[in-house]
Amino acid sequence: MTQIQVLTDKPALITHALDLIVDKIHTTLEQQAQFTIALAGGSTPKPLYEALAQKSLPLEKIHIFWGDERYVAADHPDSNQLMARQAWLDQVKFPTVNIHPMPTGSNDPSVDAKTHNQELEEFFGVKAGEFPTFDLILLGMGDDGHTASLFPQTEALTVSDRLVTVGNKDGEPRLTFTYPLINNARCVMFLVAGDNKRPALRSIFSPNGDERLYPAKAVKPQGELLWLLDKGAGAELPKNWV
Ligand SMILES: O=C1O[C@H](COP(=O)(O)O)[C@@H](O)[C@H](O)[C@H]1O
Repeated sequence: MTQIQVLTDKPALITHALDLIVDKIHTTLEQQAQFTIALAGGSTPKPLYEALAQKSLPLEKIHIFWGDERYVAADHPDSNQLMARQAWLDQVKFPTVNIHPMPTGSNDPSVDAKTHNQELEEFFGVKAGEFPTFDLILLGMGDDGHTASLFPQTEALTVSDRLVTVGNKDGEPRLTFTYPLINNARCVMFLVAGDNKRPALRSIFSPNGDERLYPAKAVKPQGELLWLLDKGAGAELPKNWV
């Protein structure tokens, strides 16, 4: 099931995402022992993480992952992990074992991708070649249509035999979830704000849009797909384009 919701502005988008996520955590935990969420990087989700830090949540039952990571040290200003830690995770009493960052310390991104692949398999108890199901994967979208670190016309878009691979942002390596892992999620929630995202969204929701040029278009999870947009991003989307 795909839903697109266009909110008045970015604060409204964040408030709506916050309500949905908190509700999802509580309803999921009525039926299972833990809630698994993969966080997005970029600028859009930061206020969401700050708002999550103000909520009283059953932290011991929530496991935190990242859908992509820049290939930098964990204390580097570009680190997605650092942003989420500063905005949310370090502000509350998350058990350390519930936080599962992508490793970036081996000097070889493909080694770190493999290590994290194995960590995910062990955590979810799946065999090599099987894809676990995240309860929620948060994603952003760049104005070039990339999502996670799946960039236009890069090799990472073709990887289907692993959970984590090496992405390529203008020649710089990043670590990223692969499409089959993202698409196996119970729910994928995009958070997209700003006028600069409009052209890419137009192609993504057009029947003729090319997935190699606009990687976010290939996100089609088995579960729910929610596109939360602010007016700047979503103003021109015709209702019949989904
Ligand atoms: O590079 C990244 O940016 C995208 C989109 O970010 P935004 O700043 O436009 O919100 C994000 O999805 C990705 O995780 C991040 O690494």
